[in-house]
Amino acid sequence: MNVLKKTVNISLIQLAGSTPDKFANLARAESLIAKTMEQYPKTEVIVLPECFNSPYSVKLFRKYAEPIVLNDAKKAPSVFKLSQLALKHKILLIGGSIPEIEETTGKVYNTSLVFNSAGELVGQHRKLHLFDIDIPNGITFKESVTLSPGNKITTIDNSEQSGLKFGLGICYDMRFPEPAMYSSRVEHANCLIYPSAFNTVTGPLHWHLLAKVRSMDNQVYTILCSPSRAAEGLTDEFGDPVYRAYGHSLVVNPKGEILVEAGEEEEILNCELDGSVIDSIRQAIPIGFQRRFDVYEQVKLADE
Ligand SMILES: NC(=O)CC(=O)C(=O)O
Repeated sequence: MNVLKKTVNISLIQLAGSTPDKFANLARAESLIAKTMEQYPKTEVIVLPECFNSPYSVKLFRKYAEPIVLNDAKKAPSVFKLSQLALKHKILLIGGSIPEIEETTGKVYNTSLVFNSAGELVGQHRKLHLFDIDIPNGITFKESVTLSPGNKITTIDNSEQSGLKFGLGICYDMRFPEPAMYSSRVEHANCLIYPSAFNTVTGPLHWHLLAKVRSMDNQVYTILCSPSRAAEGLTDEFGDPVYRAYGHSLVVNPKGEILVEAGEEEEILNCELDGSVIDSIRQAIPIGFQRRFDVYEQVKLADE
């Protein structure tokens, strides 16, 4: 079933990598959203990148974290700002992600918040799969040093307003086909959206492949929104190298074709998602009806 019965105009903002000043990062997002609406006034949906308000650093997530409380600019300035901006511009705002602190437990999450055109929080996703990798001579990153994982698959239904029903994941989540398939095939999402921040090692290896394969497997749109690439050689307050995001935000259609793609600098992308493309590819290559769960329903991919 495809609930996308019209076209949706969507913009992705490949924001400059976050500075140590949270309020400057929020102001930057605000001004780029205003610029997007000037340049592309038909925009109905805007997507921001992963950790757009904070440096992407395990040593810093807790310092930048805020609770998810509404209408409290002091306690939760990013939450407040995202809600205001969605309302002001009358858009569905997929607010990248921010470090979240759960006040009752003290746990920190990497969380994406979604606000509708009335400024209401209509969904949130805590990064389900933490980015813990160790590539010799490449990159070592262990989000689990500071972050706790979420524990649910998120599908958000905004089909009444924008036409979008989308599976929401954050960055490393895109490497796992199961939640994408659940959102697309069980919950009938027409789009998969991943605020992300791959890097200069894993980006060239897997970024485009993953976007295409998620689209192809599920015959839906896939949207990856990254920060722009930080300059080489920058260090943070601990003297650690600043994380260098890959950039290359993009939109892939349900056939697996890239519709728009950014470079490495700060950039705004805009395109239309067309529901009829989902119908036509599903008719032409009907894998949705050809699955052999009778043969492979028992298959469980064991963890190594
Ligand atoms: N930053 C991430 O969560 C994921 C990533 O960079 C990768 O999977 O590669």
